[in-house]
Amino acid sequence: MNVQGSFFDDGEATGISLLNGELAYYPQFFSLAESNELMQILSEKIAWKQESMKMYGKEVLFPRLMAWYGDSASAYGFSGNTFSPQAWTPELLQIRDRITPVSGQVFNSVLLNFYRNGNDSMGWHADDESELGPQPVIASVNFGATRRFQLRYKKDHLQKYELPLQHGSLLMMKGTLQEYWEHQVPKTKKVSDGRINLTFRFIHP
Ligand SMILES: O=C(O)CCC(=O)C(=O)O
Ligand SMILES: [Fe+2]
Repeated sequence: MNVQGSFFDDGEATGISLLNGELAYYPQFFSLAESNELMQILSEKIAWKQESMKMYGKEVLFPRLMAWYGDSASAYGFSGNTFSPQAWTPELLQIRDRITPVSGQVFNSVLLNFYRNGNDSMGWHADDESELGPQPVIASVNFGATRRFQLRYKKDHLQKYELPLQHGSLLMMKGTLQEYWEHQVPKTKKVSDGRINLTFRFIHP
């Protein structure tokens, strides 16, 4: 078993210690009222786009909507695309400033994903791009439908861990997690509502 147990649980957060990786989960980081309002504002105000990537010589649409915001110095490559960030909105700065004190880290950008329903998804990957530096701290904020967040150990896919990311939650990924683990958000027939995920990152300029 890969999970070495919760290394802390202070009522607000649970620390999850995996083999060569660390997570901290705050299920109700944002109040319900705040979460409802942010879900609404972000779904309307963010410049959502369905991006595509080249796969086997063909353009394939990502199965979700995406957007990229941040400091102008944080251009970023992902799956063969380069994203130039849009300027921070007041709501994104509000969320960033709430999570900064618990992150021990400043963030200069945020990648947003809009899963329109259970048919939208994100496949296995690690956020291990060189621009993020070694042992990046990534803060993942969730609004809307609860979706399953699955992890698997890169060298042994039978080692797995999973948690449901709920409305108003914060998940911190840190340590060597991106080096040793991949994560995904699988499709599901059980969810028809939308979900917005924001991953705050520090891109080394
Ligand atoms: O939607 C999620 O919970 C995961 C998002 C993610 O892994 C990413 O943006 O790199
Ligand atoms: Fe990721």
